[in-house]
Amino acid sequence: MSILIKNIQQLVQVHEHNTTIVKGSDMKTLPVLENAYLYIVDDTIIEYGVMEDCEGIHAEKIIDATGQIVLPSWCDSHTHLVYAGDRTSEFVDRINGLSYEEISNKGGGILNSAKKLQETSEEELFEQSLKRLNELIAMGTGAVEVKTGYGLTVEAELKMLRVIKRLKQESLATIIPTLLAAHAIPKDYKTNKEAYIKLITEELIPQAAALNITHFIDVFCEKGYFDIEDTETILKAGQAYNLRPKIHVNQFNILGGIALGVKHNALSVDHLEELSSEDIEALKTGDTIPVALPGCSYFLSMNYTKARDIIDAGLPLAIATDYNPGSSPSGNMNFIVSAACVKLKMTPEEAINAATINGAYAMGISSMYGSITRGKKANIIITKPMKHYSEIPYAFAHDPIAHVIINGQLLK
Ligand SMILES: N=CN[C@@H](CCC(=O)O)C(=O)O
Ligand SMILES: [Zn+2]
Repeated sequence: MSILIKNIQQLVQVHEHNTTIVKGSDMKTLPVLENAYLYIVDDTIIEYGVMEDCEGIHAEKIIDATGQIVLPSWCDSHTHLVYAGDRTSEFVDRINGLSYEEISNKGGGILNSAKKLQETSEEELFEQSLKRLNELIAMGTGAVEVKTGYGLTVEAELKMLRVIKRLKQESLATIIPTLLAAHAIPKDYKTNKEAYIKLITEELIPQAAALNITHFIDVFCEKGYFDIEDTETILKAGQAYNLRPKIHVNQFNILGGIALGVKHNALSVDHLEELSSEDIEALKTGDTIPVALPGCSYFLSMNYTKARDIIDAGLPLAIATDYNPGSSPSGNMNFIVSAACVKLKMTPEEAINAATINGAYAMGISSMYGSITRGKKANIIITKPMKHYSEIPYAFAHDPIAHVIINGQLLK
């Protein structure tokens, strides 16, 4: 199947060469072609250019994008979209004054989701998750990372991995699975955290690796969850099975997780609502990308990641939804791009770079996704009529998406 999109008002994030990450002041640049065309064959971007050069290109489907913007689909590098039920009662508890920590200390939080997930059948979990995934795709997301971490037993974590595998098989979206068994200490191990860590390192990681579904290992490195030593033990066990770290750090407290992540060549360190100058220095020494999650800061009314300090230090930054039932029950990347501008003080160019090419980097797929480049996968957003891409973050909470193409197929 070939598709020609013509008369595009602005074709955004066009890279002649295969750029895989954008850092520091370069994030202010978003390459754009005005009055352009884009030509797709099967699942691949074949050609693009200005309309004057479009003559002679024939396609089975022609889309006239007059007055519309075309850009690569969002790359959401941090989600927990496989979960059971919801946590609306905790939402109300927080409105009434309880903190995230207090809710979690009384058995709510991640343990609440783990109980629900353990009691939910694999089929039902798949159906609930597929519905969420399809909603994300309609909102412009074409590639998405999905974590385990609401199983917290060997059996339930493997169930989550199998659900993620099935999503990968049955959806056109690109799915990157991550093993996050170290998301919380299960109730039965409350007074024996070491035994749970042993279960993860000696039983779960080998069994998960044997399924060959995930290439990444995550840990929630935080007070009351997994400390630096625990995190290092789990990362090392994962690395022995070729699982690369992608970790939750600095959400509430600075424990040294960023330096640890860089030391272990983590692909990304995510959250960073708290951030020190030492953390910035540590990031400068490696290839680990920091990932900000402004939806979580919004929902929990917490600090926002100091994006300016990160970018102005010459570092790259990605933004992601952190879609999960407790701290960020929205997978809308359009909102995240807007929140990055309004709350993280990122320009629209920086925010779109962070949500496309850098999001792809944070999933290890930026050689094939995240920009309009010949040979890359055809994951494309066509917006509703607008004059400039800045209107995407400007008109916050509006739906800017008219059509999405995933893997070369027009889905909306
Ligand atoms: N902080 C750890 N994990 C999730 C929240 C999980 C939950 O509350 O269910 C996060 O990234 O925000
Ligand atoms: Zn998370």
